[in-house]
Amino acid sequence: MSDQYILALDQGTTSSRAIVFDHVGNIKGVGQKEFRQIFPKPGWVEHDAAEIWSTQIGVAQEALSKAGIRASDVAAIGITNQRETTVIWDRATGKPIANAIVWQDRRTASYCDSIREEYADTLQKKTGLVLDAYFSGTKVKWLLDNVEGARERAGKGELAFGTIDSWLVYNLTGGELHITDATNASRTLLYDIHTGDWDDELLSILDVPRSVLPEVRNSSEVYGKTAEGLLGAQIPIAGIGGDQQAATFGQACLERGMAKNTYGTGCFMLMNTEHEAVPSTNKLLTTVAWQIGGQRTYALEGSVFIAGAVVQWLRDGLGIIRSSGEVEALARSVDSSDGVMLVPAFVGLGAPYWDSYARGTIVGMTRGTTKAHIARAALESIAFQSAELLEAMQKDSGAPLKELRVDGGASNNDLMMQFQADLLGVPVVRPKITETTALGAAYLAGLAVGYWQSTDEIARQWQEDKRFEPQMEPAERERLMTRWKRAVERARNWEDEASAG
Ligand SMILES: Nc1ncnc2c1ncn2[C@@H]1O[C@H](COP(=O)(O)OP(=O)(O)O)[C@@H](O)[C@H]1O
Ligand SMILES: O=P(O)(O)OC[C@H](O)CO
Repeated sequence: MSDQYILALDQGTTSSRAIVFDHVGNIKGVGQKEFRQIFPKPGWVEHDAAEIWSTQIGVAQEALSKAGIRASDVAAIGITNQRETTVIWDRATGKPIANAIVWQDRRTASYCDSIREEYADTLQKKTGLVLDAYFSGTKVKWLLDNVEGARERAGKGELAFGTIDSWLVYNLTGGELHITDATNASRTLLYDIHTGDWDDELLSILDVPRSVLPEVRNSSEVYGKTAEGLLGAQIPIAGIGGDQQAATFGQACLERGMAKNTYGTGCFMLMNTEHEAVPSTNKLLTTVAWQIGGQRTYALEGSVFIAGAVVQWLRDGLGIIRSSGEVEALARSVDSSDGVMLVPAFVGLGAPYWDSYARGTIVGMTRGTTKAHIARAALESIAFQSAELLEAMQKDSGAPLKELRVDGGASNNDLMMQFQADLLGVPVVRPKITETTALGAAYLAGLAVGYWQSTDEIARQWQEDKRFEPQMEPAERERLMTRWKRAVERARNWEDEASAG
């Protein structure tokens, strides 16, 4: 097997990527292409599903050619994807009936408000999720209600719904398979994470017909093969996982209490709770981490919507840096943020607030405030938001964290990682391979075809690159967290409902 490779398809929010991995988890070739972000109205975010497919298959070919290998050298394909983003397509033609509605899209926020009192508890008990426009269910309903003739056609069985994993598998197999895996299903508000199946009560609350749903499968199994003529050989498709769950697997957080935080556009912290779906009393999500051999492993998740994106805002919105990498030097040019706090609630706040109506704010400025203080406050805001996730997580799980494994583009910022360790009072550890999302998908696929034998083998491949030890006094940590929470209060509930929903 050692002369063979695994191909991971990593379909993210802003780009489609493909990575070829070898047996020891080294990267042999990468293809990446950005695609269009469509903003038809304030608060709406769409993708062209056809473009997602064309860029994804294009980068898969590019990764193979960069690695200098042929499709017949690939033992299996693993798929990982931006989660919750919703596509509905025509089963006869394979064409989407509308643009995909992206996870960040807020168009169903007021609908969520309208059913919150009656149904939020039931939805949370069964799905582990908070009722929010973030998840797929209300997006499916919106498409069925707003695309002409869609509900009627769905009733006749003519339409298929899928998250991006389903859409890719459908296209990779030439329209043969309409499936998803348990991690992606667990982000829809339609799937009972305890029984492991779509649920009639949930379907009826959100008015979604069963006829549009994909079959839910394990995260690691051979589902089928790529269609003839697509890549040059028919490759088994053998792993599917939502990107944050795949990163948890790729970080080898395989035991109860192990956690990772991914610092990309947003921040997503997941803690493995093994086979217990731990309910949150602190507004976190309970979600499926992976399902292997019919057995579900669960995680507690905290989702922050704006993390690395605040650095993009410093670059594109304020113009005070030219590239994301410059932020560290600018922030280091001052000793502290000098009391300035920036709350990047640009699209509301996710966990633990779930406030669609919060908006960004900067407080504590004086005549002495410079762009360096703002840059430092922006970086610190990423760490403060993550610290709040960890606070909630430790309350829910009842277990103190031993270390936090980190990855994602913004985790390369040493200044921020040290501040993160200081605020958490827990060591922050960065692995050698930070492409953990794609690696996790590769592991899921490789396990299914015997390329890797066991999760123990995977855990042994994880290697530490850098460790940040907490250095801050607990009293100072306490003081800073209290000030942060005061700043958050000033950002909350700012936009009025009519213009936000
Ligand atoms: N040195 C850095 N310090 C802070 N943020 C950074 C740095 N380098 C990149 N970023 C941020 O990381 C994000 C990109 O990370 P990535 O993991 O590729 O995100 P995604 O998968 O969500 O597109 C961008 O938002 C960028 O602003
Ligand atoms: O595409 P990413 O990496 O920003 O991840 C998006 C998440 O899956 C949304 O839940």
